[in-house]
Amino acid sequence: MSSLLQGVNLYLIGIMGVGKTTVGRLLAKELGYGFVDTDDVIAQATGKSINQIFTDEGEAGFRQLESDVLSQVCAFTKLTIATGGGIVLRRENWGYLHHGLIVWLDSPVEIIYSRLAEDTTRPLLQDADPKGKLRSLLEQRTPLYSQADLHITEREGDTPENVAKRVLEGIPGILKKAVSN
Ligand SMILES: Nc1ncnc2c1ncn2[C@@H]1O[C@H](COP(=O)(O)OP(=O)(O)OP(=O)(O)O)[C@@H](O)[C@H]1O
Ligand SMILES: O=C(O)C1=C[C@@H](O)[C@@H](O)[C@H](O)C1
Ligand SMILES: [Mg+2]
Repeated sequence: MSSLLQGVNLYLIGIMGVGKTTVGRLLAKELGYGFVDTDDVIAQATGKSINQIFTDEGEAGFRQLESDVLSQVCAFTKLTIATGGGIVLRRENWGYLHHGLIVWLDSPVEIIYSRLAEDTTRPLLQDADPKGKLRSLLEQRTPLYSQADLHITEREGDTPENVAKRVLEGIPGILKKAVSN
């Protein structure tokens, strides 16, 4: 598979909690690729948590840092990149994402909510109605996530390993499409 990809980066997009970081690590290992998580790079570079950045600089400040990191990461090859859930919001980010193959990891809101119910690290979910917030974010972003090259929907009982396997199985099909376009 890695010879088929020829070093082209894989970008994982999707709503928070869908498994971009978890599945991204597995994919990198399987492909012999490096792994980058844009949220982690931002936290390391600023020395602050994502929550703290949202508090200090607002969502707009965070989005600028996110675009800066993405613009730098896309200069490298042989990477699997787990992005933040909102990376799709800025038009300029799509220019960077399209340097590689874009995979949308998708999952029902109920599953995501059950995973993140106790989580306090996602500032956008610190809401009186976190499930409603997730639903509205997903509704608002679905037209954007849909621009990915590959759409993988988590099935009942799918482990992160299963999801990674289905991503790998989907890659030859999208490479073929890219060549014939
Ligand atoms: N297929 C899965 N089955 C069970 N648990 C999962 C699965 N995928 C991810 N998880 C768990 O869900 C939680 C959220 O996953 P993860 O942090 O990878 O999501 P994310 O998409 O990177 O979120 P964010 O956009 O906020 O960074 C983690 O605790 C992870 O272990
Ligand atoms: O969906 C979002 O907008 C976010 C998702 C996380 O990955 C972080 O990037 C941050 O919490 C914002
Ligand atoms: Mg993540």
